Amino acid sequence: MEKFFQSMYDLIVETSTKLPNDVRRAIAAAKLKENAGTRSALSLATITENIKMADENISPICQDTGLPTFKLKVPVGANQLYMKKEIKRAIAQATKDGKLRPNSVDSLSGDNSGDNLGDGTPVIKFEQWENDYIDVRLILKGGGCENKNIQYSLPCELDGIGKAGRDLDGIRKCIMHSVYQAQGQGCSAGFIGVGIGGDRTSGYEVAKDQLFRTVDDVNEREELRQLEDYVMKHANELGIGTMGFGGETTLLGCKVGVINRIPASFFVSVAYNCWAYRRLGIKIDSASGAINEWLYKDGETVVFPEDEVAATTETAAPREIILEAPITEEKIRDLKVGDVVRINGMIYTGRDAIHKYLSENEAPIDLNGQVIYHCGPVMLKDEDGNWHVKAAGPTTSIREEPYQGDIMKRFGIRAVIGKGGMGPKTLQALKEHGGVYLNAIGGAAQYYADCIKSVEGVDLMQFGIPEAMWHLKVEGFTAVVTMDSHGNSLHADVEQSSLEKLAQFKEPVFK
Ligand SMILES: O=C(O)C[C@H](O)C(=O)O
Ligand code: SF4
Repeated sequence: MEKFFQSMYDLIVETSTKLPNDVRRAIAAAKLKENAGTRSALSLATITENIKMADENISPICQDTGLPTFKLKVPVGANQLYMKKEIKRAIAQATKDGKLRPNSVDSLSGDNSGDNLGDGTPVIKFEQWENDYIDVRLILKGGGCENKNIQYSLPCELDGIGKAGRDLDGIRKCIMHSVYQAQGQGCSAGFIGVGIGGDRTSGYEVAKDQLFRTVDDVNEREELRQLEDYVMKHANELGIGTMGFGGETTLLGCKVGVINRIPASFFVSVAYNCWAYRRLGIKIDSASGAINEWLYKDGETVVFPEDEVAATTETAAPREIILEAPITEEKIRDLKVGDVVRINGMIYTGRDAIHKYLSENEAPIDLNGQVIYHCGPVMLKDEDGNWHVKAAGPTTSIREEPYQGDIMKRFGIRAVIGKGGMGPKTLQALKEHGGVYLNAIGGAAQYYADCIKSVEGVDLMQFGIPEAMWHLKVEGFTAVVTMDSHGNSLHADVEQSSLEKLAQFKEPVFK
């Protein structure tokens, strides 16, 4: 097993940096469906450009490299303790090399372990089998899409789609609702794995296991095959679109599994995965530990065509406005939902820990007229002590909803960049104070890292790399105005229209 460590390291790096072929094919097909020049088409173009950049740079597709989850099938007698130790060592090495973001955080103190190791991280699950080789699968599922997982206990009453009973049609309603409730926050277009039955734990297990099926896999059970087909056809009619911008493609895959339940319980568990659907597998020689075969890499690799990305588009109808901090209130009030902005100059990262901190303390720098970026980057320090950005896409903004408005007003912040949109409290503050919300393309961590020309400083490092306040100098950093100072919110509009569309699926389909 002398090659086992290297095999694990290669699996981790490959999973973080190279999207599987079946996922690439699904994204390429979605791209063909969007009308040129729309916000969804531009987002998909940025996404495919980002996938190419991750390939070339061998760097994380998305900065949130998730909770690494390994599933191993091993011959009887294989040394699981050794494998566990080597997997952990490979995780720590990949983190050190900037292929994974340090993502393991003490739940009470907030301390980041720095190497992705800690209680419960990574997740490693073993199963024995009769074969003589080892099968290892790895999924790196990020936090934003994990937060959009949902579990239904039937019967229940659902917004828009009504009563869901304990039958196939009730399950159908739950699945349609799960796509609606995710909106763009899990970086749609997404993939869902659904688990029917079990208890609250095993139901989610089944749901997550479905994410290891290939996108084109056909369900062996006829009624579940029909259900999967139905969801694929109709979920896209909700019109949520890429990043929740509205559009033709909301869902790229739906796989459903079922296990028995006990009479009183009837759970439908849905695991939502963003477009950055990072899962790969390998078959390993159980004597040497060497890789014999890669999984999820069959079929032709999709080469995405060169095309316009948000930063360079000329066909797009929206206005393009250059922003450079400090930004005046007048300039902000001129911005409207739908405008595309390009930011040059300084932006400052701030996510969960920073927002809580700023709500209780003074800011470490003058934020008047400045831009806050909801982002937890992957950073590496060189031998001279200089920091470099390895991946830096936006994080889900709605988590900052309790703080954002007050912080903007108190410190004079004029713009926040994030993804997935924010709620009524922030919208009201944007109006009162003269602020704007800018939606960047979620998961496009290479694309945005490339816009960052230098790291000018960092504050509040005690919160760990992803949570610190990084001072970044950017050029041509592109985002879309989705909430403006006139009370308009694209997110509220898409949520409302998709809720109305959801109501169209109220009538029974599976009797
Ligand atoms: O943690 C992050 O950087 C992003 C997260 O996965 C999210 O989608 O909000
Ligand atoms: S930022 Fe988006 S693409 Fe990245 S892990 Fe979170 S949900 Fe997925």
